[in-house]
Amino acid sequence: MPIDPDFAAALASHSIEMDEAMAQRLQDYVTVMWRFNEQLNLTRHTTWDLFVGRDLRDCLQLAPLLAEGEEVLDMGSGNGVPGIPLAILRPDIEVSLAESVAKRAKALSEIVAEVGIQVPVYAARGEDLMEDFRFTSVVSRAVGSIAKFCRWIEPHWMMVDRLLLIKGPKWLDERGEARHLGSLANLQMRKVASYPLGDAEESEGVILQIWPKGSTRYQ
Ligand SMILES: C[S@@+](CC[C@H](N)C(=O)[O-])C[C@H]1O[C@@H](n2cnc3c(N)ncnc32)[C@H](O)[C@@H]1O
Repeated sequence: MPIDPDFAAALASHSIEMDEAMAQRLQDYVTVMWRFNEQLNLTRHTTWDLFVGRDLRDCLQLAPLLAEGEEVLDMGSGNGVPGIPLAILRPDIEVSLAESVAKRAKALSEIVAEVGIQVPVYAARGEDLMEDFRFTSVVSRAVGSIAKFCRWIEPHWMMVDRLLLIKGPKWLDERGEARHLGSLANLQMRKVASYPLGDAEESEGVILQIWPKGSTRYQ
């Protein structure tokens, strides 16, 4: 299918330039995902402008933070964001998806099969996968607070190099809560991306990197 003119217009209005083959794959993903969305509650972003301006925007911020060859887990993938666009934008990394709700995981498996990308999908809680699999980066959006992630990953830091969490402006409150609870006591946290969300409040989106204190891998 040729590139949908509304998708092309949304890319242009957000000043995003992209290889046509990549845009085609993204379009295939969104088209199939929207089809599943009619039966399952996967996304409220059902226009090209919302997909580009919210979902793709976050994935484009995340993509350059990953090094070649990384093994990445998208924890709480839901509709596939950020994992599926990330796998399309960065074919040089290995992305897996974890989704704890079985019917959503099944839909994700069918979506990646139809799009034709090699992305394993696990119908499991992300933290349970860390019993058996090692990941260089665990990425996530809209799944849990900073404190919650710290609690989930706490027993598994031997299997995870870092967390990259995509957050909206509430991240400051979440950081306050995590500090209050002592969740960050043995961890380091740094804002590795910040970008305007383009809303009336002129709020900022961020990507937070969290990794164990004492690890020299990141600074
Ligand atoms: C609000 S959706 C977010 C979907 C997508 N990441 C996004 O940004 O649009 C959260 C999803 O995470 C799943 N989830 C929550 N906790 C999880 C966990 N510990 N491991 C795997 N999936 C989880 C839920 O079932 C749900 O589908």
